[in-house]
Amino acid sequence: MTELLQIRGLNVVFSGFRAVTDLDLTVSAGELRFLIGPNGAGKTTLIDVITGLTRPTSGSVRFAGEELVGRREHRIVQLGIGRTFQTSVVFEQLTVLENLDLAASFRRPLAARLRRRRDVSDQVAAALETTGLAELAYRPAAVLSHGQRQWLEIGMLLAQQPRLLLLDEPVAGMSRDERARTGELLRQVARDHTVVVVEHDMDFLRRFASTVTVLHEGRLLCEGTVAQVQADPRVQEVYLGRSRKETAGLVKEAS
Ligand SMILES: Nc1ncnc2c1ncn2[C@@H]1O[C@H](COP(=O)(O)OP(=O)(O)OP(=O)(O)O)[C@@H](O)[C@H]1O
Repeated sequence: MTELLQIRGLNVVFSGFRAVTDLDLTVSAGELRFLIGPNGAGKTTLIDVITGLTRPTSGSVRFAGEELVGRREHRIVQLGIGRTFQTSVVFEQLTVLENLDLAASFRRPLAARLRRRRDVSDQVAAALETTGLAELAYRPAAVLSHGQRQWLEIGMLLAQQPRLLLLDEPVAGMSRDERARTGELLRQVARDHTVVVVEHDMDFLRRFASTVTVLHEGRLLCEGTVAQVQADPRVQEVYLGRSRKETAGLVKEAS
C-alpha cells in the first residue's frame, strides 16, 4: 500500500514538557487506523501537529510526499486533510445543507462563499447521502441529536473532499445505536478515504478497528491488530491502574 502520511522523529515540547517524543508513524492510503492511549498520551497533540495547529519542536510530517511542518492550517486543509474537534463546529442556525455547503465552499472565493446557493453540489449531495442526513437537509442543525451532529461534522469534512480524515473521539457521548451507526459510517468512508480515529471506547475499537497504534506519554508504545495490541503486556501495564472500566475494556479479550 502507498504510504500517505509519514511522521518521522517528531518531538513536541511545551515549555519544557515533552508531549510527543521521537515519534515515527506511517499511515498507508486507504487505512482505517485507530489511535489510542491513556489521557495525556499525546493523541490530540499529534493531530494538532498534522493539521498545523501546533508547530513541533523537531521532526517531519509528510503527506503524499509534501512536508506539512511550517505550513498554515488552511493550506493543510487544501492539501486534503480534514479533522473534527472534540467540541462541535456546526452552525446551529444554519440548515444541515447550509452547513455542508459552507464546508464545501472553502475553495471558492469569499463572496461566492457568502452567497446563498440554490443548487446542491455533487460533493454536498454525496455527503448527505453517506451520512444518512438527506431527510434532515432543510432542518436547522440546532434540532439534530448529538449523534446526528457528529455525522454532520463528518459530512462537512467529506464535502471538502479530503484524502485523509482525522477524527477526534467521534463516538464520545453517543448512544449504543449511534455508536454502531458511526462505526458503519467510518467503514463506508474508509472505502475511498484514509481515516485516523482517536478513540477511547474499547467496545467500539474491538468492533471496528483493524490496525491500532498505542501512544503512551508521547511515545509510540506498540502497533498492530486489535488482538495483538490487547495481548501486549506493555499495553496492559499502561492501562492497569487507570479507570477500571478502561482497563477491563482493553484486556477483557486478551487473557
Ligand atoms: N498547549 C499546551 N501547553 C502545555 N501542555 C500541553 C499543551 N497541549 C497539551 N499539553 C500537554 O501535553 C500532554 C498531551 O496532551 P494531549 O491532549 O495530546 O493528550 P491526549 O492523548 O489527547 O489526551 P486525552 O485523551 O486526555 O485527550 C498532556 O499532558 C497535556 O497536558
